[in-house]
Amino acid sequence: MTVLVTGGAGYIGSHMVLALRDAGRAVVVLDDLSTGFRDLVPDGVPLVRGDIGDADLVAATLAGHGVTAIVHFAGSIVVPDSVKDPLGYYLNNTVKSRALLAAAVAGGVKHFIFSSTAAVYGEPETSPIDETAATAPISPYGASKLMTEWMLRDTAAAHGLTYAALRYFNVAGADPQRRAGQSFPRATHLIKLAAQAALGERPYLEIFGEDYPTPDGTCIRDYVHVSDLARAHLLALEHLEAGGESLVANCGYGRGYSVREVIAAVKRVSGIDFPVLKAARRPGDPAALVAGVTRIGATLGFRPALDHLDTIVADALAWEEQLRRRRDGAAPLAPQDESRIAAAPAAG
Ligand SMILES: NC(=O)c1ccc[n+]([C@@H]2O[C@H](COP(=O)([O-])OP(=O)(O)OC[C@H]3O[C@@H](n4cnc5c(N)ncnc54)[C@H](O)[C@@H]3O)[C@@H](O)[C@H]2O)c1
Ligand SMILES: O=c1ccn([C@@H]2O[C@H](COP(=O)(O)OP(=O)(O)O[C@H]3O[C@H](CO)[C@@H](O)[C@H](O)[C@H]3O)[C@@H](O)[C@H]2O)c(=O)[nH]1
Repeated sequence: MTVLVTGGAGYIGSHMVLALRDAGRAVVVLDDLSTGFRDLVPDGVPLVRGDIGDADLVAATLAGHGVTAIVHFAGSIVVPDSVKDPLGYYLNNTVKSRALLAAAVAGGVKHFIFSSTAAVYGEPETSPIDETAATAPISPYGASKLMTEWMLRDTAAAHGLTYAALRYFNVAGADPQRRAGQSFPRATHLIKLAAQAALGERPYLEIFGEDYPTPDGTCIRDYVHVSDLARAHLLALEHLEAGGESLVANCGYGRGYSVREVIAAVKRVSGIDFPVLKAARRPGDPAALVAGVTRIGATLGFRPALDHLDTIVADALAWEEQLRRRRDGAAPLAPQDESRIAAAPAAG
C-alpha cells in the first residue's frame, strides 16, 4: 500500500508527502531534483533520485516498495517557457508521463492521481468554469497536460486502473507548520514574488496589465492554499481506494482575487509597503480564472480549511522568512500559531 509521489521534492509534491505521512501512509518519492530540493523530503521518506521516463528505474521502484498508487506531480510548469520550448514540455509532461503510465500498468498499480491544470481551459468564456467547459489550451503547457489527461482516461478504460485528474487553479501559500513551501528561486508566481518584494528580496513588483475587463483592470485568479490542495489529493486517493470511480475535478475555492487585491493583502498582512510598477500584459494571461467547485465537493466531500487570502499570504510570507533564516544560518521559525490564522481578518 505504498504511495509513489513523483515530483515529491517540489513545491506541491512535498506538501502531498507531508499529508500522506501525517495520515500514516507509506510513501516513496521519485524526483530528478531538476527544480526540487532534497531537504523538502522529510527524514524517513525514501527519495529515489531519477527520471520518471526511466522505465527500468520506475519498474524497480514500484516493485521494490510495493507501490499500489501513484500521485504524479513531476513535470515542467512555466507557461511562457513552454511557448519557447514546446518540444521540451511535450517530452517532460506528455512523453514521460506516458512512460510512467506504461510502467504503472506493467507494475499492477491500481490508482493514479495526476496534476492537471486550469490551463487546459485556455481562455474560458465563463467564470466560474466547471469541468464540462470546453478544453482549449492556448499554451503547449496546457496542451501537454490535456494530452496526459486523455492518456489516463484511455489507459484506465483499457487496463482497469482508476484515476483522478485534478485541475489546479493558482496554488499558493505554504505548510502552516513551516515544513515546506515554494523554494524555487526563479519561481514566477504572484504571491511568492509579492512576498519577496515585501521582505526586500526584490526591489519592486510589476503588475502585468491593468486594462483587463475586470473591476479594477487587473487579472483575477482563484488562489488555493497548497495544504488544502494536498488534502484534496488525499481525499481523491481514499475515494479511489474505496472503489470510487475515476474523476476529473477542478481544485480551487470558487472565488477570485485581482492582482491588486493580492498586493493589498501582502502589504496588509506583512505591514510593509513596497514599490509596485505598471507593466505590459503578459502574453497568454486570461482575464479571469475561477474554479467551479461543485464537483470536488460533491464527489470527494472536499471542504476547504484554509480558504482566506490573508492566511495564504501569511503562510507564503513565513516561508520566505524561513528560507532567509536558512540562508543566514539563523534559527527556524516556530510552527504556525493557529490562533493567528483564526484571528487574521478575512480579505476582500
Ligand atoms: N504551481 C501551480 O500553481 C500549479 C498549477 C497547476 C498545475 N500544477 C502542476 O503541479 C505539479 C507540481 O508543480 P509544482 O508547482 O510543485 O512544481 P515544482 O517544479 O516545484 O515541482 C515539480 C517537481 O518535479 C520534478 N521533476 C520534473 N521533471 C521530472 C522528471 N522528468 N523526472 C523526475 N522528476 C521531475 C522536479 O525536480 C520538481 O521537484 C506540476 O505537474 C504542475 O504542472 C502546478
Ligand atoms: O510579477 C507578477 C506575477 C504575476 N502577475 C499576474 O498575476 C496573475 C497570476 O500569475 P501567476 O502567479 O504567474 O499564475 P498564472 O499565470 O495564473 O498560472 C498559475 O495558475 C495556472 C492555473 O490558473 C496554472 O496552470 C499555472 O501552472 C500556474 O503557474 C496573472 O494575472 C499574472 O499576470 C503579475 O501581475 N506580476
